[in-house]
Formats: sequence, C-alpha cells, structure tokens
Amino acid sequence: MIMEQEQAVICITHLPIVPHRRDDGHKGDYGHALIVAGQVGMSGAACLAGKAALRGGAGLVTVATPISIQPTIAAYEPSYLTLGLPETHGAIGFGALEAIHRALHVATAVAIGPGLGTAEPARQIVRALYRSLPIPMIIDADGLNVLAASGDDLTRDSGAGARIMTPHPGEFARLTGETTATIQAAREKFANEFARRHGLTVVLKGKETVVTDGYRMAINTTGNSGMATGGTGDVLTGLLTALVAQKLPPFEAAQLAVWLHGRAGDIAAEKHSQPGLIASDLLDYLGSAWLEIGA
Ligand SMILES: NC(=O)C1=CN([C@@H]2O[C@H](COP(=O)(O)OP(=O)(O)OC[C@H]3O[C@@H](n4cnc5c(N)ncnc54)[C@H](OP(=O)(O)O)[C@@H]3O)[C@@H](O)[C@H]2O)[C@@H](O)CC1
Ligand SMILES: Nc1ncnc2c1ncn2[C@@H]1O[C@H](COP(=O)(O)OP(=O)(O)O)[C@@H](O)[C@H]1O
Repeated sequence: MIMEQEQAVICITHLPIVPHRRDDGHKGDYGHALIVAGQVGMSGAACLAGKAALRGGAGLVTVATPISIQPTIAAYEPSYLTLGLPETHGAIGFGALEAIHRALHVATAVAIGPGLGTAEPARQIVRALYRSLPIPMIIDADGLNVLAASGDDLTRDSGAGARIMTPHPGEFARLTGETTATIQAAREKFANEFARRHGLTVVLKGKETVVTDGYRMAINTTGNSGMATGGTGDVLTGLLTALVAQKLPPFEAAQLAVWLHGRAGDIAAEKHSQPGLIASDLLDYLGSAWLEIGA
C-alpha cells in the first residue's frame, strides 16, 4: 500500500510539547479563539465548543452566534465573550459575514460549524471564510456539510491560513462522496489522500481517531464508546481551536486535542460509566487530562 511506503503510522503516545505558560504570562499571550456556532435549537453546540476552548487554555474566547440565542449562550458560562450575529429564521443570516469580519482582527484561530445549520447564509459564509481567511480555521459539523455541498471545490486563495477539518465518518463520507462503510474500511487511506489532495489537516473522528496532514499520520489511543453521545465533537472543536489559537501547528495541535479529549472521556467514564457520560462531563475532566501530561 502506497501509504505504508511513504509514512509510518504512529500511535499518539508521544505527545507534542504542551504550550508553555510563562510565570508572568497574561491572557494576551495565549491567543483569542473565535467560535462561530449555534442556531435556535442548537445553542448547546456553541456553549460546549466555547467552554472547551477556555479549558484548552485560550487567553480569550468569543462565541459568535445568532443574536436571539446569544443570551442563552452567555448565561451558560460567564468566562467567554459572546457576539450576537444577524440572523434569519434562528440561524446566521447574510449580515453575519460582516460582523464576523469585524471580530476577526482580534482572533488568532477561528472555528466554524457546530450547530450552525446549512441554510444559504451559512453556506456562503463558510465558503467565503474557508477560501480566504488568513488565520487558521477549524471546520466541523455543518461547516463540513456545506463544504461537502460545494463538490470538489476546496481551493483557497494564496494568502489563506491553515485549515483543519474534524469530520465524523458520516461527514467525511459526504465530503468524499464515498459511503460511510467504505470510509470506515480504510480510514487512514481516505483521510491521508484527502488531506494531501486539499493541503489541510484531517481529524477523522471515532474509535482510534486518525490525524493526518497528508504526509504524517497519527492514531489516537484514548477515548471510549461512552463518548458516542451528542456534543462530544463540539467539545473537541473548541479544544482544538484553543490549541491552534496558542500557535501550536495544526498537526501537533490536533494530536494533542484528540488525546486530551479522549483522556477526559476515559476519566469521565471511570466516574460516571460509559452510558452515564454526557458531553459536558468532558469539560469537567479536561483539567485532569492536562495534569496527567504535566501541564
Ligand atoms: N447540543 C447541541 O446543540 C448539539 C448539536 N449538534 C449539531 O447537530 C448538527 C448535526 O450533527 P449530527 O452529527 O447530529 O448530524 P449529521 O452529521 O447530519 O449526522 C447524521 C447522520 O450521519 C451519520 N453519522 C453521524 N455520526 C456518525 C459516525 N460517528 N459514524 C458514522 N456515521 C455517522 C449517521 O448516518 P447513519 O449511520 O444513521 O446512516 C447519522 O444519521 C451539527 O451542526 C452538530 O454540531 C450535535 O453536535 C449534537 C449536540
Ligand atoms: N467508540 C468511540 N471510541 C472513542 N471515541 C469515540 C467513540 N465514539 C465517539 N467518539 C468520539 O466522540 C466524538 C464524537 O463527535 P461527533 O460525532 O462529531 O459528535 P457530535 O456531533 O454529537 O458532537 C469524536 O471526538 C469521537 O472520536
């Protein structure tokens, strides 16, 4: 198999270096994560991603969301900022792109997609940001679904920043045009080929999450089936965005994020059982996972 000749698959047991926090550090040193997420009925996705970005160590986190759910999201966690976006039928509207652009001057990484919906404004906004945003961007959930609907056109402008996609197998099937079963039968191969062809980092989620930039590949060793519950992917998106906002390179940030996320899931399962695990439990145990690796 070509992949085996070109690269060794490594298990994530040797983690990248944890972002250093200087004794005299201040919040401006640890990046500003901007999370564009949520619609009416899916405010939870934005809350989970926003709080996970805080637990990932970002100095500042802003959750940008349709204005009608901004108060709900703000009430969930006082430690992040919120930005109310123009909306249509409870999901982001066309005017949101301008508002996001105004917020971008402070951001060091952006995530888009959790709970966002797939209506036309979301499609146009995701595509526009994907194509040209000069800073790193994490694309998840509905962000991936709207890009999948663009067919094979995943080209970007020359000044565009790094892109990291975090599909579950169903989303990756939509992106590639394969069936979920086909993807699952050769996860490393499909993730590697896609990442290389489009010049981005892919985090193909599920048991033994695959992380690849098309040249290097790592397989995660943490996590459990209790994490197969709504919202755990939104937590990963926020955590990963925080690490990228702190200037970790995408491949390293993705390895560290999936390891910490899975480890928080394993600790949560020890405390609450696998069936009893819910996504917000991961937020409670991310700190314990960080401590295990000396942070
Ligand atoms: N609290 C909140 O606000 C929450 C909000 N959320 C938000 O909801 C939005 C929709 O996201 P979603 O993942 O629920 O739906 P979607 O991608 O359309 O999947 C539908 C189909 O895809 C497949 N499939 C899914 N997973 C698979 C897997 N691992 N492996 C294989 N196949 C898999 C599966 O197809 P099947 O296997 O049934 O044929 C399934 O029926 C999104 O914006 C998200 O952020 C959620 O995060 C929940 C908490
Ligand atoms: N059986 C499993 N073993 C390990 N990790 C899992 C398992 N099932 C789900 N996960 C993890 O849980 C998360 C689920 O994300 P996702 O499918 O996007 O859910 P959601 O859209 O509800 O947030 C991923 O990080 C995935 O790797």
